[in-house]
Amino acid sequence: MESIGFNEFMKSKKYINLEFTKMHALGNDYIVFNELDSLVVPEELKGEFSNKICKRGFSVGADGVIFVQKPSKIEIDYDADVRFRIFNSDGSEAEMCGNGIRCFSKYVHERTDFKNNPLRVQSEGGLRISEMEFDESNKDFVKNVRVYMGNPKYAMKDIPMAIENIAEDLEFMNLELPVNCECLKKIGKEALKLSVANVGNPHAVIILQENNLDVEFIRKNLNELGGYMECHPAFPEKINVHFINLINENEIQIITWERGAGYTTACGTGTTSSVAVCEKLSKTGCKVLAHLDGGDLEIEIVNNGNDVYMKGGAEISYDGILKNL
Ligand SMILES: N[C@@H](CCC[C@H](N)C(=O)O)C(=O)O
Repeated sequence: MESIGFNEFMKSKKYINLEFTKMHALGNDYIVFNELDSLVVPEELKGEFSNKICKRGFSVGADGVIFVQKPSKIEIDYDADVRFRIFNSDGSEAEMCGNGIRCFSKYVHERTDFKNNPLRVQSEGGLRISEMEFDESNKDFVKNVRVYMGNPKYAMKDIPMAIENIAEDLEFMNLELPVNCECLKKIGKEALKLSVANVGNPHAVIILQENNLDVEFIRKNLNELGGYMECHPAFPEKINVHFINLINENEIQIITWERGAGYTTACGTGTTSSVAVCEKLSKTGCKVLAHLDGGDLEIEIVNNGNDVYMKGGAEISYDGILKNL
């Protein structure tokens, strides 16, 4: 595809009437484009395009855009059936997305010729493997997807996270990070205890009980606190932020602020990271049911914390044709 500017792209007849599928997983919603045969949106315009069509009220509206592509054999040293690309609503490309990959896997199984189950997926965060679970009465209908989410990393260099005079190999687990945020200052706090994990993309996990904070405070101040933490100077590539309310050994509640998308009703990679962190800190066991604003997700940690699985549903909301960018 020849390279064209975004305005030209918007006007070009070739690019109107774009077919898409609107999907969501626990209310975390995505616009899905099938690029298996050819690119629908030129690579260099995907960010701007995603930002534009994700604007709620002005276009389709979503937390992000997913492109279904063929694997790029030259960039990977493993076999994959399909390639998953995800752009946040602000136009930034993310390496991985847990809710998105369940939507993607359902879409690939129900709408394309790739029927492999398990499905091996190339993501920018590494290989992910989706196992489809079907509806009892309709064996073609994907009800739940259990995804192998890889091996979480905790060292600061893997997030990435950088603080002057702190070695990059340190695992930043339940340690104090200085913060300068008005809503925290008002209650006399100049630091937050947090942990970090990378499951393909980066996450900060803040346990409310470790910080003497509660759900009410987080809900009231989420825009300010989430926005502040996402862009905290310690995170050069920004960060997804999760506030955890510990319920018991097998249950947690999570309120999420996503990098590049703000408040979302659920975050699959965030839930995976949060449970991985809670288990590592012995706050929970290895099998946890996470309650998110949009519903529940099951996370299972095996192999001494080295492998993590996420299980949950995904839904097709509607098919559409984009008439006007
Ligand atoms: N909602 C997603 C994560 C999407 C990407 C994230 N905002 C990032 O920039 O890393 C999920 O369900 O994991």
